[in-house]
Amino acid sequence: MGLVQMLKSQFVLHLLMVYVFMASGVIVNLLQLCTLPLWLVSKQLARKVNIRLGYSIMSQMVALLEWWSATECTLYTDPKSYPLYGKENAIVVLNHNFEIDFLCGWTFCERFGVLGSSKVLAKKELAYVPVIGWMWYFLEIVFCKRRWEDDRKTVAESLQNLHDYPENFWFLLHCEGTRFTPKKHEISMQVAESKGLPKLKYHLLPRTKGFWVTVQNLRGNAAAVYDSTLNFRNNEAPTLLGLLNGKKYHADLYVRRIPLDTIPEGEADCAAWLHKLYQEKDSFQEHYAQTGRFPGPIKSPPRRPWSLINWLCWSCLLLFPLFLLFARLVSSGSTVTIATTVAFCIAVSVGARWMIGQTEIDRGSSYGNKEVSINNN
Ligand SMILES: CC/C=C\C/C=C\C/C=C\C/C=C\C/C=C\C/C=C\CCC(=O)SCCNC(=O)CCNC(=O)[C@H](O)C(C)(C)COP(=O)(O)OP(=O)(O)OC[C@H]1O[C@@H](n2cnc3c(N)ncnc32)[C@H](O)[C@@H]1OP(=O)(O)O
Ligand SMILES: CCCCCCCC/C=C\CCCCCCCC(=O)OC[C@@H](O)COP(=O)(O)O
Repeated sequence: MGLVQMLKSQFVLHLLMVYVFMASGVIVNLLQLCTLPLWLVSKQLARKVNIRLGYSIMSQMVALLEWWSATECTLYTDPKSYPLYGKENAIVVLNHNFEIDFLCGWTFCERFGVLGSSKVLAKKELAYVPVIGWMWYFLEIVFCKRRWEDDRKTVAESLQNLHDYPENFWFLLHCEGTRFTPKKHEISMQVAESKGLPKLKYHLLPRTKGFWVTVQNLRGNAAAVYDSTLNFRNNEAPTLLGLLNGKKYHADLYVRRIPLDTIPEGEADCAAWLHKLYQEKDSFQEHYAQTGRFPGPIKSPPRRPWSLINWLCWSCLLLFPLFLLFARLVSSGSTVTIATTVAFCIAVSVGARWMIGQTEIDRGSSYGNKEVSINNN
């Protein structure tokens, strides 16, 4: 292990990084709260301010991936579609197998200049995650309870609100609805069988209702669906803790641009279209497993310096007073103050560990894990 790698694996450095992320995150959340009156005066200005504030949080995690761990992200895509990325609104359909797939998504958003405005159909539980979930509230993220009876109206309404959104956005949909586990896969393939659908090897059976409602409500607003398939070299299972320890991964993303007006309007036809898409995605993953690459040419956008600059600015701003405080604390010699500070540090690390836990598949939800009564009618 080299010296730099050894440094990157030091817990005390992780603690400092977590401190910068959490402290800057709370400051940004408070600034976002201050924009509430602005929504009444100028909704578009409030949105633009929040896009930049959100960028300031999300890009720190992107910097962790791009600059701290130096993870490489390769894009396989058609060179004719490439110039449109970041220049139009799009619905992104992505497989959900990896603990850091959200972060790879953010990285591509950053490289195409749409990070602050990126959107997702996210499970409601994520709205309560400190910093990220609170930030999402101001970025008009669409939340769902994963109960169609409850979601059909709220999701459609939230999507309609995006019609006058002032900047280009990508709306991410993990149609599988939950992350891949062998048990969830087995159960969803029983559902596939009962519906007479071909089995998938690398994906769960997609839930089609969210996709249909998204396409219907973003017609005339989004130009295309970006069918995106992600995998990692050498069968790696990347983790957020791995990134924090400075581990370098290599992500490969295959993106096909599909014009939105080619997608069927009716619910049943749209669902059949999505099932076919997932069969194709499965064949791309098979190709990857066999050859170690996706089909088509590589056209990768380079990483940009902004995420690193933002991260360094926050670090300078927040670490300097921390060190001053620390020096005063040690010189004061007060046991009570020192004990309070230590307790505070422990609380922050426990909180951060809980947040990191939200990304871990082993701690994932039981959604899609329960045997379903299969009705063939
Ligand atoms: C150039 C570069 C391009 C790309 C770069 C890549 C990405 C960048 C883009 C943007 C980045 C932005 C943000 C990223 C940041 C963070 C994101 C992180 C995570 C958040 C993600 C999540 O939270 S995923 C979970 C929430 N989302 C979803 O669930 C979406 C999918 N789900 C749906 O659409 C659902 O339909 C629903 C949620 C709307 C409703 O849920 P419900 O459970 O009620 O579903 P259904 O009604 O659909 O289910 C019943 C039907 O399903 C059948 N069934 C039953 N059991 C199963 C089973 N085990 N598997 C499959 N199907 C099952 C059942 O038979 C019913 O069938 P019907 O025929 O009646 O439909
Ligand atoms: C710059 C240094 C920063 C270090 C500190 C990092 C601390 C922040 C840690 C985590 C931020 C939380 C991000 C949450 C995003 C999780 C997205 C996700 O993948 O959700 C899972 C959901 O789709 C499906 O859930 P289930 O599979 O059904 O369960």
